[in-house]
Amino acid sequence: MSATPLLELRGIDKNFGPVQVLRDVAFAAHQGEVTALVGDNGAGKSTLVKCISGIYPIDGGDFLFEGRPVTVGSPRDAAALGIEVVYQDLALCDNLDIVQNMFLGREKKTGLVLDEAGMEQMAAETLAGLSVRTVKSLRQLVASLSGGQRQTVAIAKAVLWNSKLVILDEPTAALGVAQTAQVLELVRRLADNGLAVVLISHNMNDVFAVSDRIAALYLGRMVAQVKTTDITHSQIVELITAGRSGELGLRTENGDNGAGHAELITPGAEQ
Ligand SMILES: Nc1ncnc2c1ncn2[C@@H]1O[C@H](COP(=O)(O)OP(=O)(O)OP(=O)(O)O)[C@@H](O)[C@H]1O
Repeated sequence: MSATPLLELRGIDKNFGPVQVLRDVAFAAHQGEVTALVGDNGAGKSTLVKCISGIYPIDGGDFLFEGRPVTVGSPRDAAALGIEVVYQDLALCDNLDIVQNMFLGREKKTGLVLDEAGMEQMAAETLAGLSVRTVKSLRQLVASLSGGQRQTVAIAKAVLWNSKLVILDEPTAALGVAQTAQVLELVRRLADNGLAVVLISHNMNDVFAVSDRIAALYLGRMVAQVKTTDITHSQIVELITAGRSGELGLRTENGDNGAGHAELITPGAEQ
């Protein structure tokens, strides 16, 4: 793991009019790691992701990418840095095949003509690189795929574009047991291939199965960002539901792993 986080946010504030939705949020995501972003409904996970992906401008704080301060003012800026988000509703087109979906809006052309063979080859290489073998034909319509296969295609689409940071919004929410396992394996493989992965999930089994670190938001504040091995299931549930852990034996990582003050845990931090 490199010492400098790929993404580091410090002191992020986000307001919607008078409503303060994110307050002084620190967050870090490292290459080669899965960082789970957890929090109750309304804690601010989606808002934070929309700030990272350039949909919402931040009102304050620092946004560092590869150790450098950057301004992300639009989804285009985020994409140029290599940030991709895979949303739960997937935004795949049922009436298009896998290759068409993966290249939708960014089609490869030779002159004015679509480079179908080139796109098919790139799609095949991307899926092979992710060890995806469950898809029979790349020319299959997305409508005919299972939920797990759709997730796989959506994730492969995100990594096709030299992405460095992939944010997955509840990728297993609509899946059964076997498909969930497949998608979690794929999430792990993305990180093992060197990407920084942020996994938003309400499912603590998934979080503990696949993440290296857990970042917990509570009412717009980041109340913890710790190594998964340093926290228990019940501690994380307490952080999510009460913003603090009753068992204060949590080992903080503050500053000891190069992540600076993004690695904080402030049980009961109320101002
Ligand atoms: N555009 C907006 N205008 C005003 N308030 C908003 C807006 N978007 C979100 N909020 C508020 O910000 C808070 C955080 O919402 P957000 O959707 O980020 O939470 P979340 O953690 O993603 O929740 P969930 O798990 O339910 O998706 C909520 O109180 C929500 O009502």
